[in-house]
Amino acid sequence: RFLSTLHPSPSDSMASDYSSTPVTLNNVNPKVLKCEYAVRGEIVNLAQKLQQDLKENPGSHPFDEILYCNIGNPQSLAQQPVTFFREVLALCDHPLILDKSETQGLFSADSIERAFQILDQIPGRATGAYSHSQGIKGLRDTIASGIEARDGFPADPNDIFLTDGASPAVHMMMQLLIGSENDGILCPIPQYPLYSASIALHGGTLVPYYLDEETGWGLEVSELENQLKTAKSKGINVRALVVINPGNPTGQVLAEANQREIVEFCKKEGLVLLADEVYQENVYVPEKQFHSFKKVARSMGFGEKDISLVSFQSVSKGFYGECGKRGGYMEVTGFSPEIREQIYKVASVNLCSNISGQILASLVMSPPKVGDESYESFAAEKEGILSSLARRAKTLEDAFNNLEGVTCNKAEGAMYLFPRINLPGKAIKAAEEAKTAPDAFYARRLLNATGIVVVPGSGFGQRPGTWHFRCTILPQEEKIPAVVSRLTEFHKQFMDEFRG
Ligand SMILES: Cc1ncc(COP(=O)(O)O)c(CN[C@@H]2CONC2=O)c1O
Repeated sequence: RFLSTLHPSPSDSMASDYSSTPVTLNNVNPKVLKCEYAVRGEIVNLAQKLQQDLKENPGSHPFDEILYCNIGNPQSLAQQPVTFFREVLALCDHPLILDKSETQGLFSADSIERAFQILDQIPGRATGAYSHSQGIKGLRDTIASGIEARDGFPADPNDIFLTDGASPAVHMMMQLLIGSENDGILCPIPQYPLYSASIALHGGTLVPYYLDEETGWGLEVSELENQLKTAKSKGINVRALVVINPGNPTGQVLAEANQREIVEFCKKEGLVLLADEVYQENVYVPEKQFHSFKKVARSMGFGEKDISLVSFQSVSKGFYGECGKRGGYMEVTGFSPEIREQIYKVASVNLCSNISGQILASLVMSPPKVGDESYESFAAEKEGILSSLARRAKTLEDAFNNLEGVTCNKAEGAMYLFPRINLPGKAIKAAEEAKTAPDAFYARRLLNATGIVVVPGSGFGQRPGTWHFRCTILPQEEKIPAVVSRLTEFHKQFMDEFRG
């Protein structure tokens, strides 16, 4: 019923127009039906409808704009791209600019130099041509050097697969690892629903391990062991462990000692470690630092033959937020040559990732250095964005913790807060009557009252009986006070309505 108000089903006469179409809900791939991705789910669909209402009928809702706090999409909320990155991209995409005399006055010397260097790595300087299926070798050389500089351990360019964002890299690994529903993937709960969606699409089994909200979303190895044992007792062959660090939606940054335990666990149990590190530049608390799992494993003396590790990186996050450019990579280590061939074969089916995304991934991993003309301005842009994100995270964390019945762990990193809301029984009952999950009921009421779009915790998974929602820390800093006041006022009214 609810969905029908969103997508008015064709009128009866129109409905029959589809009855003879070859694809129906009865014969479409059931794995597609099982797949869900709440980050762009029903609440967002409703928000888009309300946005259209506001456009067609200004004043038709008790707010004048929709605030999309559902997706980690910084530049959709006015975050500016990094100047150096865009200068290099522009010059690479239209090399003729490099030959013009006025270019020297419009672009920094190091952007021009970097563009020449990149173009010399592309056969025929043709950014419009297909590249090697793992990506342009020269760019992979640059990325490998960047990984080495970050970790202090060698990285092989031939281990790097440049992809259209981290998402397709995750799908590729699920495609490689999942042969049937007997193949299980250990995933954190709450998790970023790319993982549950990809496992569903590939017909595998998600094996949950619960992060501990009481200890700041701690990842206990005992929980991993228990869940692995339970899965095995059900005949599930667990293939891999997904770790998202810094965490989405939970925002925790793992302690290095905890990471060592996780590496030991994967080695002992023969699991592929899928390390999602797309928020590696998003750490906001001084007591935590990002350590790649590659660095942790190598520092433990574990090399190629000891652990199979896939590290995912993206240009969508950090301080760059270039989501739409679709850039990223996976660094694949610890697989035999014949398996590497299979991974390459899967990558080759898609020919190659887009070249702008490839260039951007190399810039992210090899930014301006001290002494480069762009370094000062680059460092200022980076610091400005990251310090603002840290302030916004703290402001929203405090605001959530000031709400009746709400507790919210600190966002140590990433781009989200995941507050827990203890909903009164009357609200739970009202949600049941509305045939919706309690947290989705709250999120929908919030949207209708304030225009603020959050994602119900149900979309990420949560311990049974607990309710959460995910809110990004991305609205422009000057809008945060309005977000807090609208949210606070709504929450008080909601609790007054359903308290007791
Ligand atoms: C943990 C994690 N991994 C991978 C991705 C995919 O990134 P690409 O853009 O490189 O494919 C995201 C995107 N974050 C989603 C998108 O916005 N909000 C989110 O939760 C993510 O949060």
